Amino acid sequence: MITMKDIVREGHPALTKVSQEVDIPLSHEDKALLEEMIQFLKNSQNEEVAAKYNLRAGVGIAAPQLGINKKLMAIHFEDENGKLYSYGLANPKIVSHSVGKAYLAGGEGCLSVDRQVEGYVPRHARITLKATDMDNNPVNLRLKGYPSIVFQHEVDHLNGIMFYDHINKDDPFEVPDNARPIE
Ligand SMILES: Cc1nc(NNC(=O)[C@H](CC2CCCC2)CN(O)CO)c(F)c(N2CCN3CCOC[C@@H]3C2)n1
Ligand code: NI
Repeated sequence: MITMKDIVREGHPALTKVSQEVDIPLSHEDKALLEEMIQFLKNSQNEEVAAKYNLRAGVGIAAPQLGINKKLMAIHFEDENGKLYSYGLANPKIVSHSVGKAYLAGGEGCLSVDRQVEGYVPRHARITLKATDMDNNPVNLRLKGYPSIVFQHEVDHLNGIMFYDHINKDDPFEVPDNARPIE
């Protein structure tokens, strides 16, 4: 099972590399990795398991965080309406996005960053994302709000971008015009 010791931390070169696309259909190895990544997220959201294995809670994880520079990412969370987002995705691509921006009012963190980094992380408010899922089916997702932010955080990892790269250095809490806070 994946635990925190498997997650590389900032300074590790895998986190700032652009990862490679994977072959479709997925190899058994890549599919198994996506399954393990989803299981990690479920474990991290389960109080008993997270306490037992000392897991930090996560709603998404990307393969570079495991030192693997492949375009593989996993997402597992329920939105405020209880809609479940649970995906193991290969070769995700943001094919279109809104002009408008959005940001998490509480800022962002990262399982690969062992420190608090203050500030708003401006992202696209709405995205259309294309990818291939674990069963080799094409996925076409239109996302807004909290889900849109989570998916963008993970896609960034596949391009070697960390959340703090988006924070305004001079004024971390500067709100870009036409940006909307997500509580
Ligand atoms: C927002 C949030 N970020 C948590 N952690 N950080 C992460 O997931 C990083 C990715 C997120 C950081 C900002 C956007 C994406 C991991 N990353 O670095 C991957 O690249 C959470 F854990 C969390 N939730 C809310 C839902 N809750 C359900 C019940 O279980 C606890 C869980 C806690 N919300
Ligand atoms: Ni992260």
